[in-house]
Amino acid sequence: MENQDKIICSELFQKQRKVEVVLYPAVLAWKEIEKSSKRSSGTSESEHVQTVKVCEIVAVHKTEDEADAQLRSHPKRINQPSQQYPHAFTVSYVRRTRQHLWRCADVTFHCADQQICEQWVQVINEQLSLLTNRPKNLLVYINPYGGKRRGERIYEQKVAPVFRRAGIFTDVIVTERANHARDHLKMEANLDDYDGVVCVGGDGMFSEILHGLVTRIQTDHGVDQNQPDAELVPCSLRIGIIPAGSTDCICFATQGTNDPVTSALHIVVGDSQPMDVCSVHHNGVFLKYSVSLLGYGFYGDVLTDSERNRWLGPARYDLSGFKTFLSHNYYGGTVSFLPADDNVGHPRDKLQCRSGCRICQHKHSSKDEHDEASEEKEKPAEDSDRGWSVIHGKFIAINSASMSCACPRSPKGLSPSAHLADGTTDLILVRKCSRLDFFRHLLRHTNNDDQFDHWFVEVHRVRKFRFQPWHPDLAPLEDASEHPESPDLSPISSLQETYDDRTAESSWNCDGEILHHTAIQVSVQCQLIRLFARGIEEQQDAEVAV
Ligand SMILES: Nc1ncnc2c1ncn2[C@@H]1O[C@H](COP(=O)(O)OP(=O)(O)OP(=O)(O)O)[C@@H](O)[C@H]1O
Ligand SMILES: CCCCCCCCCCCCC/C=C/[C@@H](O)[C@H](CO)NC(C)=O
Ligand SMILES: [Ca+2]
Repeated sequence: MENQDKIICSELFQKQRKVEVVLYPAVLAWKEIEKSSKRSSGTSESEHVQTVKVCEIVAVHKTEDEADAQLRSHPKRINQPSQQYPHAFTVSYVRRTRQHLWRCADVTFHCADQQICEQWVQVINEQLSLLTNRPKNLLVYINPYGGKRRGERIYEQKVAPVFRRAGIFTDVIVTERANHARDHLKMEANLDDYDGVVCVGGDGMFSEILHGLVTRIQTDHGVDQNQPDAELVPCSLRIGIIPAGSTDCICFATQGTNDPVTSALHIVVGDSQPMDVCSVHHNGVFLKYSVSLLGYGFYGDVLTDSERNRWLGPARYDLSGFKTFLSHNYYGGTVSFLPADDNVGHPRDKLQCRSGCRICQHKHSSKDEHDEASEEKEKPAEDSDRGWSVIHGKFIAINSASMSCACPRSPKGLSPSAHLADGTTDLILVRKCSRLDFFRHLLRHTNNDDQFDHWFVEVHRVRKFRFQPWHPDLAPLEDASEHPESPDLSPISSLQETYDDRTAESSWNCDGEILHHTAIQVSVQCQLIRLFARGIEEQQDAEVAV
């Protein structure tokens, strides 16, 4: 960067070393100025330049208290360099550590002149005020009962201090019952007072916030959510997720970690990540929205069983997962789907959705394609099925993953290449197979092997799908799609005794909530909401060249 880019430049002290500090429009940089006996000028510049992007500065504060305190406690040290520079200011900024973790780091600069110190604080604050994407007022909902019941503590100890440092004002509501946050957002909250809503809890709590906010916006705009083809109005308020639940899949899949401080910092810097939302209907009646997993069969049964053991906290999913695996149930039904266009890739293409994802950006700019497609609803009934594929079968699991669904249990997720904001969901059909085969499939969620590379698994990227469980009287006697060479190798007859595959129905797990209908119609609403996130960063950002 050239001299003319400099907003302010001073020689200051940092940790007993003399440094040249420069503020450029987008970067704060400092480098040590070493004393050199060889040079007549007495100084030389070391090559090592440290930089912080202005957009990753959390705050700047005058630190006169610290300097004064040092002087008061050690008056004899007046000749030490730092005491010749009694005025100081501290810049708090985002520091990346391992595995997508962000931390708030501080660097303090000392100077001799009070005016210079104040000038630095002022110009940095002026630069920060140009960052208009940063929230100033947030509405925070805390679920005190999510996960290990640490929501309030996590917020007070790890998040509130970061918000305070960044000068963010908050209104905090600790929920008193399930759906408290949803109802407050739907009917009471004055949304004009806020730049965003923060959810402290797990995926279920996020689901409450999502429903409260999306429903409120549709009501305010007179949109009827019961119409499956209604064009929903996107939410202008962003949602921040402070993970304090059991799975925290939505947080993990959008920032690469489920760490409260990292989430707080993504909120402070004003990140924005658009996200798809699936709307779920039953016979023209709106049921729910989903952003992560809609799972019938295995994940529906795991959730149903785990709800009975909520007191176990996150461990309830392990117990129920094990029991459900042993039960080895499968369910008959018909799945119909409308495949996505080719330009959004394929679930097995290994093009993972990352920060600034091209596929998600492309989709955003090609809204016209959707408008054309939505004209389908004008066509006669028989034409409305054009382009749809239909699959009948017995399934151990039917999963629709609108994002990767990565979480600590499965770091690559249910569909590793699913995209956050491409207007599609990955429909994964796991057909009836042996228990051993299903175990192999599950195991691949935890390692690098391809979980779709099995004869009994198929995966489609779709814009819409429907599911109809088989009516007991109409169910075919045998499923022609079953693999003849792979009989169940390890039947556990005692667990199967009461199981009748002609009448059995599972339930849908909708982002951790149970749906009360099994026949559903699902439609992806492209980029309906935005999070305070940026997607998973590819790698640590290289230092900015100055
Ligand atoms: N004050 C409250 N009392 C009881 N239940 C609540 C309260 N506030 C919210 N809930 C409900 O608690 C349920 C679970 O919350 P949450 O998602 O935070 O944790 P979790 O289920 O442990 O985590 P995950 O969803 O990530 O598996 C949600 O469905 C939410 O509606
Ligand atoms: C033999 C080892 C098998 C391990 C199998 C691990 C597979 C884990 C996949 C987890 C995907 C979770 C998707 C997210 C679902 C959430 O919406 C929901 C609510 O938090 N959580 C669950 C567990 O249903
Ligand atoms: Ca998607």
